[in-house]
Amino acid sequence: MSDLPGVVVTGVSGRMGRMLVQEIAASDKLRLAGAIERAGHDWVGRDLGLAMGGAETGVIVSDDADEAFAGAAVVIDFTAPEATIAFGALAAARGLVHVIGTTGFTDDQIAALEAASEGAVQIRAGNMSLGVNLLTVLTRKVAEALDADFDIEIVEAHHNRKVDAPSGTALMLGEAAAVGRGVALGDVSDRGRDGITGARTRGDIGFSAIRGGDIVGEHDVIFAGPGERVVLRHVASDRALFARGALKAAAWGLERPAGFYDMLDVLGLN
Ligand SMILES: NC(=O)C1=CN([C@@H]2O[C@H](COP(=O)(O)OP(=O)(O)OC[C@H]3O[C@@H](n4cnc5c(N)ncnc54)[C@H](OP(=O)(O)O)[C@@H]3O)[C@@H](O)[C@H]2O)C=CC1
Ligand SMILES: O=C(O)C1=N[C@H](C(=O)O)C[C@H](O)C1
Repeated sequence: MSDLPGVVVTGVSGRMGRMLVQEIAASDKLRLAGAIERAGHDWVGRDLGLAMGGAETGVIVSDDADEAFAGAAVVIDFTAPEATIAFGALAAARGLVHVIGTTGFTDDQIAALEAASEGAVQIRAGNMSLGVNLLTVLTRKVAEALDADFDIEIVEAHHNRKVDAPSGTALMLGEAAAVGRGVALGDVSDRGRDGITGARTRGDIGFSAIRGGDIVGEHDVIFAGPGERVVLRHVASDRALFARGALKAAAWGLERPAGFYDMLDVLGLN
């Protein structure tokens, strides 16, 4: 076994879980130390490589996160909010690096994660790609430069299996726009119009979500003003992008003290 820092991948059979396994196998900085699925999943107890339809890896898929975390330095977690809260507490108890890609948290769940970040190096972002994180910086700057004569609308598109809306990325972009405007997103957010909605409220930040097919992830930030429009766009065409970002965050986190970080910290964009 190599002496590289060990990573546990949670939700390993998921779209991102599988991507992460492939990217870790190709990494010269990290090694796969464990793979977690929920109790009752038919991969539990099987060799991960064989379960994925490839060669044996020697890593057996487990439903015991605490036991798997005992042999690791890093947890990479793209699962679901309730699962991530539970993994966050376990990661904090063991002082691990917890890279969180999961989206769709409530405010209370975010508060629980923030509490857990006192014991872990917690790196959380609704999008792990360089391009989207750069887009948040550009969005903040454009929102700073344009006044409320420019209506801000965020339009996102994802595959038909996605369960949360607006996407974590859309919320990151909305937050960046609100910071640029000097307002609280919660005060100006307009999520979901239907029926006789009345005219748009000046200063609102609107969100729209498209779900269809196998769209990996697309985000537009539209600044619609009198006689002109500025559109900032990011298109992800390969999920491996997010997995590579998560591995970068993991390696970066190994050198940091416990606390909360985001991808702007990892990428040096803060
Ligand atoms: N930050 C980023 O860059 C990105 C974030 N994401 C986010 O990552 C999350 C996962 O996305 P995706 O991979 O497409 O989703 P999937 O549904 O394909 O995968 C989620 C996996 O987590 C598993 N899981 C859920 N609950 C538990 C649990 N309690 N214990 C163990 N495993 C569990 C699921 O198992 P089961 O099927 O049995 O429920 C499934 O295998 C979403 O929130 C998505 O928005 C996605 C891409 C990029
Ligand atoms: O669920 C997805 O697929 C994605 N989720 C993230 C989000 O909610 O923004 C990131 C990416 O867009 C893909």
